[in-house]
Amino acid sequence: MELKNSIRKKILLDRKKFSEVEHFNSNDIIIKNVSDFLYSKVKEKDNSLEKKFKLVVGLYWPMAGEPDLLKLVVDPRWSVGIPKIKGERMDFVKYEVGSQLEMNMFGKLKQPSNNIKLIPDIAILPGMAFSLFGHRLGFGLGYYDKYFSKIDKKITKIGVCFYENLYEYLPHEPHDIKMDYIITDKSIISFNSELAL
Ligand SMILES: Nc1nc2c(c(=O)[nH]1)N(C=O)[C@@H](CNc1ccc(C(=O)N[C@@H](CCC(=O)O)C(=O)O)cc1)CN2
Ligand SMILES: Nc1ncnc2c1ncn2[C@@H]1O[C@H](COP(=O)(O)OP(=O)(O)OP(=O)(O)O)[C@@H](O)[C@H]1O
Repeated sequence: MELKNSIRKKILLDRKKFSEVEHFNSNDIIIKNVSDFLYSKVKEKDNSLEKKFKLVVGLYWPMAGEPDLLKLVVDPRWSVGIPKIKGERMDFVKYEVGSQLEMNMFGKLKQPSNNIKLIPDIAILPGMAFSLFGHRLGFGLGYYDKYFSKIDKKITKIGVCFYENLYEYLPHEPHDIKMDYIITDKSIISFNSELAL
């Protein structure tokens, strides 16, 4: 736990070294990589029996230093859910361009005001860092870990980060959920051969 905290501090300092321009370009590449991935999943779904249901994609409202994927909200091929936290609980709730937003209880991050819960088929997770073993280091409150541990449905989990936040190894604990894919501006890693493209 202490080791995780010292890595979090180092990452927050390192993040300041990258210029906005560098991140702007990398951000566009991450959007392209994620949307190509989602399109391939939509095609798979169109060929399956579940096609009458629209794919639900879990995105997130970006915080400083995280890739901004909000451009992906506007697409007729999927519906979008965004995390909403209330106390210790997190759910994904419906988000469309123009949906009303409110500040979360920490006063730093926006979340939709509505309470229309959606359970994603594919969840895109931000992280301070990810490892080549599929582990994610978050802000340390465990919201995503707790969410996935209480949901029965198989949700494909895609970690996204800038390439410089990809580590060979990160400390992890038994409760840490593992990613199925990690997408950066320079790499796409698949951890589950059954799900591979
Ligand atoms: N963009 C984004 N949305 C996300 C997450 C995330 O990591 N990134 N989360 C991933 O779990 C959940 C929310 N986690 C959050 C974690 C910290 C703070 C925050 O404002 N922290 C304060 C200190 C809070 C405290 O410990 O008292 C801060 O950073 O100053 C907000 C939301 C769901 N939504
Ligand atoms: N499934 C779970 N049930 C109960 N507690 C959990 C669960 N998963 C994580 N926690 C608790 O949440 C706390 C934070 O966990 P961790 O350090 O892994 O956070 P994180 O995944 O980096 O954060 P976040 O998901 O908020 O970005 C820990 O104290 C951990 O015990």
